[in-house]
Amino acid sequence: MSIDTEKLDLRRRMRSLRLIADQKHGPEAAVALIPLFMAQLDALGFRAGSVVAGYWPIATEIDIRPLLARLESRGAVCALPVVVEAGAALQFRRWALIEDLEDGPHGTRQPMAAAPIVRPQIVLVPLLAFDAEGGRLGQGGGYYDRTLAALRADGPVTAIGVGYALQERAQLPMTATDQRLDWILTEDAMRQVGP
Ligand SMILES: Nc1nc2c(c(=O)[nH]1)N(C=O)[C@@H](CNc1ccc(C(=O)N[C@@H](CCC(=O)O)C(=O)O)cc1)CN2
Ligand SMILES: Nc1ncnc2c1ncn2[C@@H]1O[C@H](COP(=O)(O)OP(=O)(O)OP(=O)(O)O)[C@@H](O)[C@H]1O
Repeated sequence: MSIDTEKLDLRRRMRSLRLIADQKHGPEAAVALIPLFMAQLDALGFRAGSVVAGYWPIATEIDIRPLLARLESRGAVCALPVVVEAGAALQFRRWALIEDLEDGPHGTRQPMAAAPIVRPQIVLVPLLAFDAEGGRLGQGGGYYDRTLAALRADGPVTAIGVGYALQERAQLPMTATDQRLDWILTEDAMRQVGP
């Protein structure tokens, strides 16, 4: 099987698996993320004014909005990704949780065009699957790979993959452009990962 076919097949199976976790304990898992993340604020170098990029969950992605709300109350500047064009890196625009959003592609919601562009120090990355070495399988657009590559070329950034514990795989197929995650956050634990 080619690596692309392998990823395609794994995406399909991971979508069904993620649905099970989401239906079983989606809301509890969303809340469980909060203390696990807050315990690592110092290790992450977080301070009031730090820019944290989240995502607006689509389909059965784990819901990080309760975590973003807590971080905002601690002084974080929150941001959400904006798809500029297919094949390009994502942009991040500032988003206070009380502010309106507009529809983006693939069922995403994104900050209004007037919201300022910001550079996040911490990026919460959505995923279909992850492994213990920071490998990640996303939706297949390559958006986060291009985005993390661009951010890393420009200075320090911490990429935290967020998902349900059952989204962990033994070893994901990786290609040259795949960007690794620095941390993994699930409803069970938050841990540093790497090759
Ligand atoms: N919540 C969220 N926001 C995000 C992403 C993401 O993965 N999740 N993206 C990451 O790149 C970017 C948007 N790109 C995307 C590219 C493809 C699909 C996609 O194929 N979605 C499926 C339905 C989702 C599912 O069933 O899991 C589809 O449209 O068929 C989604 C988003 C930026 N914002
Ligand atoms: N830095 C990059 N520059 C150019 N193309 C890239 C880069 N990173 C990834 N790509 C391309 O994007 C496509 C999709 O990559 P991949 O299958 O790894 O997506 P993904 O990480 O699962 O998706 P996403 O990040 O959007 O959730 C591939 O064809 C890959 O070659």
